[in-house]
Amino acid sequence: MTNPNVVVSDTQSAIAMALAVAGNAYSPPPSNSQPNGYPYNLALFSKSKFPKSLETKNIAWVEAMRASSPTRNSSSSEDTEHKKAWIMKHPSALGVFEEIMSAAKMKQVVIFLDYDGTLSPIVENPDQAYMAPEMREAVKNVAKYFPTAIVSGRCRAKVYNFVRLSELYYAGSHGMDIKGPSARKHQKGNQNVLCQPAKDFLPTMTEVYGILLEKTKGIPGANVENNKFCLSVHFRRVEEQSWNDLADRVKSVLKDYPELRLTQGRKVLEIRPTIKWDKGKALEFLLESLGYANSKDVLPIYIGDDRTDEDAFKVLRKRGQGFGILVSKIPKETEATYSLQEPPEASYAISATFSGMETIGSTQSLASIEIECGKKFHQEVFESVG
Ligand SMILES: O=P(O)(O)OC[C@H]1O[C@H](O[C@H]2O[C@H](CO)[C@@H](O)[C@H](O)[C@H]2O)[C@H](O)[C@@H](O)[C@@H]1O
Repeated sequence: MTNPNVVVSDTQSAIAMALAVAGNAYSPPPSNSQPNGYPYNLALFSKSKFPKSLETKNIAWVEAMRASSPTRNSSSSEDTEHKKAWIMKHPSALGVFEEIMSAAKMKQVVIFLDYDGTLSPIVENPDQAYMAPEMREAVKNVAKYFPTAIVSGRCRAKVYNFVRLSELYYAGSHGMDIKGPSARKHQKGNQNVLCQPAKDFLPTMTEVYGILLEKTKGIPGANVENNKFCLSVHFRRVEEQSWNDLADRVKSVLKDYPELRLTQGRKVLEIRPTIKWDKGKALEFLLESLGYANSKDVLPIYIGDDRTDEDAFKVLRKRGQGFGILVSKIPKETEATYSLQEPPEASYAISATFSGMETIGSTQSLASIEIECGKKFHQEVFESVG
């Protein structure tokens, strides 16, 4: 279904164009936001504020849908050269591992991991995106040393069911549902919830989920996933000739919900609240919760594969701290510093970080003290919350 000859730079502009017409260009007035971008008052939105540009040509949408998860490399010499140049700009994290480890000395490393396409391979059925046992082991080990967070578009409960490590932080719904580790403390109910900036949107999301199920049921292969604060309409298994129709149906639903916006992931249309909150904000929130808001002694490492991870890469660039690592087999426009080709490489890199730290810990006494302090601090912060 995917056109293997699609040119990457065209792909990126198609996505950018489609996102622009879809409402990404629309942001609520900053004066209405609460501190930290916390929930907007739903009453502030009216139909008249809905971007007219949403009616813009569907061609851009279908192009973007086609390009949203290109899987094959072209072997033309031009593309090979392009790939070489891209790798020079975003070297493999495995190739520069020593550099990363040396930057980590005397710093508190904090690990952020996307789920789909990073910890698990991209598969046809979203319910079967399992993590390899080696990956789980690698994540479990790295979390013994460093605060480790999973930052995913999926709802928190679902991503937790795949990962099943209670010692981690989880930021589900693209960072709109953050919770600290439950392993260290027994708590009832949802006392542990640290941050749900889109909480007020929950009834709307539930309502729209029902409408989308109804609207898309005539399209074979379409699958609507309820990710709590975000709804995912998958088209990986929809015939390409029906993509236009699917996009139209989704957009027609959104016309009645100006407080929601439409974005795209890998063969998925995503509907989410129009609040200024994304994976980058989630990263900042977690660093702040850990006591590293303005610290020079922290080294965040974020590994992700998707457009939504770019928000986190951007935050790291802006902070001038840590490393963004993009998991991708093909060159993509990215704010990440380094790259990895696919999830098994990410697993290897995570294991190497953990082993590297064991070595640093045994040879650099100050570094190991620093790591211990960080570990203790991150336990204390989350034990004191709730
Ligand atoms: O932020 P992430 O953890 O990467 O989640 C993004 C979306 O991932 C899932 O969809 C993607 O992976 C599926 C399984 O491999 C694949 O079938 C689908 O085409 C991809 O878009 C998940 O199902 C979505 O809800 C997430 O938003």
